[in-house]
Amino acid sequence: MAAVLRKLIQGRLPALAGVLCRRSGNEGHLFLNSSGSTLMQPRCGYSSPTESVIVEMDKATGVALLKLNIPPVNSLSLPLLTELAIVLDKLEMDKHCRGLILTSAVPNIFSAGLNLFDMMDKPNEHYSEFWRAVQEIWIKLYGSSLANIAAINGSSPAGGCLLALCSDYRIMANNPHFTIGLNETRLGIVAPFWFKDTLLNTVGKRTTEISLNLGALYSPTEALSLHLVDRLVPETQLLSAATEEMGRWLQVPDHARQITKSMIRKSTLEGLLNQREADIKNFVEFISRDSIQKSLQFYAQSLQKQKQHIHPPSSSCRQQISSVTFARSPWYSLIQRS
Ligand SMILES: CCCCC/C=C\C/C=C\C/C=C/C(=O)SCCNC(=O)CCNC(=O)[C@H](O)C(C)(C)COP(=O)(O)OP(=O)(O)OC[C@H]1O[C@@H](n2cnc3c(N)ncnc32)[C@H](O)[C@@H]1OP(=O)(O)O
Repeated sequence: MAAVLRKLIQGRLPALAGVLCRRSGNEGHLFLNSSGSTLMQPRCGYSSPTESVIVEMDKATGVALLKLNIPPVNSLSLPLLTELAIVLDKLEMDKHCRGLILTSAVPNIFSAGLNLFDMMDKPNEHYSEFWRAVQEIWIKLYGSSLANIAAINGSSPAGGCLLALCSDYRIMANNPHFTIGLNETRLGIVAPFWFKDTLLNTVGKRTTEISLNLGALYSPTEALSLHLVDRLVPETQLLSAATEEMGRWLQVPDHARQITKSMIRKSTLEGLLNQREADIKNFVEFISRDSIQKSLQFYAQSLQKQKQHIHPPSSSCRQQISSVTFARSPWYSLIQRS
């Protein structure tokens, strides 16, 4: 079974694997730049603001801390997804790496989900390439043989929530301004079946039904009560809590944990692996519809308008507006009763 998981992971993006550069003079740190070309050029002792995926490897424990670093909101664009795929391949192939903690280097935001602009006003070839990259990340993360903990240090809508759902364990910073959930229907789009399956496997059918249909975004406390996340801690303790939790996962022999994980996730992974091309075709057909494009444009504009109503828009104020607009959900009480 572990071999099945490994096979799922390896052999994808083979041309890109192995091009990571290790920062000399700062052992155990991998830095990637959002422009593909710089990937090939090892650089020494740098830390430029454009690095979009930062990996800090603790060689003593074999735990990699991976930080998404694309301000302002860590939206999952095609370049970011491509880089992330390379990093994940590299970590999977590193025999010293046993665990992965996924977090964000951007204050208050884990990830805003898929980059809206990769799904708007583009040729079908772009949609197709973009969707393949989204699939790739899900396959790598959900099928990872590493112990994987999400340290959710900010809002995490839609694709951001999906990233967190791929982990084995989710710890969220207990800040009432943060929200998490699959809110796709609020944008006028539909969470694909494998987003749905990932949520379903985590929170069960009834919560999935209500959450997806209504596009609900939850506060950390709500998310905990629905088992969308496993634990809440004060923001300042998030990384130490994730590291401590990782210790618990790494006490289990890798092969036993990997085979168990594979048993539980294999059929869900195969659901997509067996029909990737059809899923891409569906996505392209759906996203390129005029009505869907209009919905996305309207939504993207509404994000802008929220800001225009507030002068000046301090970041804490903007955070509150987003939370109030998307998170305070009357349907939460429905779930509580169910
Ligand atoms: C039947 C067959 C079905 C087949 C399947 C078909 C379709 C499914 C397709 C896709 C699934 C989609 C998954 C997704 O992930 S869609 C993305 C959903 N994301 C969101 O809804 C989040 C939107 N953003 C926010 O709510 C807020 O930005 C925030 C994350 C809470 C942060 O709030 P804050 O106040 O701190 O920041 P701003 O809102 O001011 O944003 C700053 C800046 O970033 C831009 N931005 C925000 N989110 C995105 C994004 N997802 N993509 C691109 N850009 C984003 C925002 O517009 C601002 O830009 P500006 O230029 O004004 O600075």
